[in-house]
Amino acid sequence: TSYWGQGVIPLTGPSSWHQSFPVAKDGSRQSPVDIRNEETERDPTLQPLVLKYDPRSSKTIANNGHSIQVDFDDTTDQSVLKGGPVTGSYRLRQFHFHWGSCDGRGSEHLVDGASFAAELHLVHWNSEKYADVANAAIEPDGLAVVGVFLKIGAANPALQKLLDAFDSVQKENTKADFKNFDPSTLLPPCLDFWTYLGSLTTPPLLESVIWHVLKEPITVSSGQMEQFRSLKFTANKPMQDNFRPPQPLKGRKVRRNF
Ligand SMILES: NS(=O)(=O)c1ccc(S(=O)(=O)NCc2cccs2)s1
Ligand SMILES: [Zn+2]
Repeated sequence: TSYWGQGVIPLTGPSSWHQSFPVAKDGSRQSPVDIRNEETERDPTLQPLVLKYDPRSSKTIANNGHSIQVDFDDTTDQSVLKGGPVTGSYRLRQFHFHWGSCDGRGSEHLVDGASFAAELHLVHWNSEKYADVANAAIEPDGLAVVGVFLKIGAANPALQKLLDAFDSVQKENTKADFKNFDPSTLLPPCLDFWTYLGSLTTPPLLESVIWHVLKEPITVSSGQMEQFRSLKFTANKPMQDNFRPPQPLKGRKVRRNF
């Protein structure tokens, strides 16, 4: 299935997802959202975010037809998220990106209405309470996703290591080995975050994600963004604009730890 309107069926973009996934419209905690910083609440009880990643757990890089994704061995607690709003430990499963057809758009979350060129999502699941990601993904506290904004600026050497692997995954549904990659090289020095209860931003849009959106972006150059757009969606279309627009807060409070 091509989620992003690149398929032959005319109506497959985010605006038609509600036909197969009613939660897209009826849900109470859909993602992404526009983070209006003035309306967020500073919560001094939030613990610091602790991300402990082991490069030995990285496995493969894949073009899954709607994003580029690096998968991790999540059979043990090698790479985990702790702290922030969550109790317990969430195991890193994968990371992937969302980006635009031009540098002026591409992120899923917005900050005071502003988009970034891209957004990195590091997906973790609650390995203390659930057996695997599929079981966790249907629970309100099952997933913890860290969102990192990519802002146009200097070329990012850590990102370049990833981009250099893109040649082997240009086509949809291709996969290649991607060992010894340390995802902490993609994090900004400061882990200040906004947090709120939300959902997956792609079908099945499950309302099982505790979101942690980092305040500080990492940089990406325009040339590096072009390399993301050299990847292919289904039907050989350039992979781009694979972001969902912001969804209503429906009374939710976004907290910050800074
Ligand atoms: N853009 S995002 O970070 O909100 C994601 C969308 C989908 C994600 S997943 O690959 O982890 N699937 C989750 C599932 C596993 C099993 C059934 S659903 S993460
Ligand atoms: Zn995502």
